[in-house]
Amino acid sequence: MTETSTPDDSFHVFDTTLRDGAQREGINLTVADKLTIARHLDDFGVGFIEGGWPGANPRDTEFFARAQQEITFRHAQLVAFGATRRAHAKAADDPQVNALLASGAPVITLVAKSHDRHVELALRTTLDENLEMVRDTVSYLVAEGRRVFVDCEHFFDGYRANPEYAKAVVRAASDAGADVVVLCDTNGGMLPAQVQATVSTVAADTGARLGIHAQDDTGCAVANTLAAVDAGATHVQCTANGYGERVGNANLFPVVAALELKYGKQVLPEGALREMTRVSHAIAEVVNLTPSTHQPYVGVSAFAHKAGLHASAIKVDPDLYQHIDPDLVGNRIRMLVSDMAGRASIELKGKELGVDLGDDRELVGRVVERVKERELQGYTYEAADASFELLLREEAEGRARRYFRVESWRAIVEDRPDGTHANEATVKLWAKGERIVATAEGNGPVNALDRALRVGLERIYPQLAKLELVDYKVRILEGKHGTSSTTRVLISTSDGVGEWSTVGVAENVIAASWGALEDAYTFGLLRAGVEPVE
Ligand SMILES: CC(=O)SCCNC(=O)CCNC(=O)[C@H](O)C(C)(C)COP(=O)(O)OP(=O)(O)OC[C@H]1O[C@@H](n2cnc3c(N)ncnc32)[C@H](O)[C@@H]1OP(=O)(O)O
Ligand SMILES: CC(=O)C(=O)O
Repeated sequence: MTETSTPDDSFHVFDTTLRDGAQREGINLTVADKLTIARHLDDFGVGFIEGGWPGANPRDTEFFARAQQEITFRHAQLVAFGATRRAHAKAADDPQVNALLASGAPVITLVAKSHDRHVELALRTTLDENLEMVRDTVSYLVAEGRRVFVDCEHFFDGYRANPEYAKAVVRAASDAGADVVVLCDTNGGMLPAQVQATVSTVAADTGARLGIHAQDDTGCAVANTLAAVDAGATHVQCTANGYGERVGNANLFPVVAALELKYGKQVLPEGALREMTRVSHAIAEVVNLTPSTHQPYVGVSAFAHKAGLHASAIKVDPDLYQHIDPDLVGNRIRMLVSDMAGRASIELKGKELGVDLGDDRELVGRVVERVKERELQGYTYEAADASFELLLREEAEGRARRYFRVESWRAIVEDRPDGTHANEATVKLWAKGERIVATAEGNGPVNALDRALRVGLERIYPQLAKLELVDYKVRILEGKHGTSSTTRVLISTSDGVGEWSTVGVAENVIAASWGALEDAYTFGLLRAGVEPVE
């Protein structure tokens, strides 16, 4: 990533993936995972990385020790998260507050109650004592040389119930030396207009520097974050891919993209935005969640076009159906081919695949018709690019790519009385003028067929040794107009460098799998640059 300038302190991009993001059900990060994510976030250029709650568990305590030893942060400052001191104690004597200092983090975020009901019911103390807890903890940490941000938990609900008290908490934090007071929509129930009005009033009435932390329970966390910025907030708390407690937090990626591309505000180092898609997917890998295909800006479908009408306009100018150039966020345009495709979709897809269709309208029309016919039978080409490319080349080149010809195949499933099974397949093929008969066993009939195909062909095409089936999906499609149901199989294959998907459709699952396998191997040989011989 190029590094020419880093945004100044006047606007903060604050990431809490390692603290609030880790509160999402299903995420369980090791210290090593946290360190990896911290490196990605620092490279991406966020200003603050909230690493967890030191003292709350050994993992977070170890993370702070190791992060400071092992990572040379180029852009971000490390932030430790914790609560204000216990009621009727001294911050200086509170072990949890001192654990924040011991973490060595230069910045500390303190969560403070700002809703009167929470003070009385959850903290079981008085409103005045809560204000004292805020003042005492902030001033103690500031006197110890730390920069302090205060997260006012349940601020918006608290402001509705008792605006004067909610504002008193903001003033207490700010007057005690907090640099930013962050208004939190902890229950995530707010809507953008409410957030904007509240942030405006609180900014005017308190004069404090304000931030926003929005949970996504109404699906408005990103909109609420931007509404707060519109109202004067200069600190946004977000998480990568929107991970977080319950349904999640404001998603870092659409927030920074909006700030840079729609507001014209530089909040990341120069060039960082172009790394956004990669960073989003890399973090998804570390937390072991499949990246959401439909995530704004960074999802694989964010710039995927399916409708024929869209494609025909995109052919003239991609801007006609895209709100930004996908390159700006490191994503790319993709044309999808399906029964909603028209000529333009096929022409653009041909270009994307490097297949020259010239200006042959008849050829393009034939491809459109074949796609529509095959999709009616149950094929799906938007999920099987490799099968589509084989179909396209067959039409464009006037003959099917053939590396082998199938005489017959057979799969046997044997169930034995002792409960054991055996699966065996035999394939009879022709390749380079030679008749091949190969038999193999497998852990299922499709696996046996796959092995038999390899056993038969690998001697002739050693390139097949590198291929591996990495995904296999079956779907039963309902019969139409009185016909019986059909089966669709999608197979993903890898050669260690790239991956491709193929589709097969038939009345039974083994025949559908065979169709997808034939395309998978044929495409693998095409990719390897092998000349067709049959
Ligand atoms: C809105 C948010 O997401 S804030 C982040 C929340 N994150 C987490 O809770 C994850 C880490 N938490 C933990 O590991 C534990 O809850 C700990 C270590 C912090 C505390 O554990 P315990 O001491 O066993 O307390 P427990 O979790 O049962 O309850 C929290 C205590 O903190 C108190 N508390 C809650 N908020 C605050 C606050 N802002 N200031 C001071 N005390 C607070 C509660 O009143 C309760 O006190 P009690 O023990 O006297 O009843
Ligand atoms: C601080 C925080 O995570 C919240 O209020 O939601």
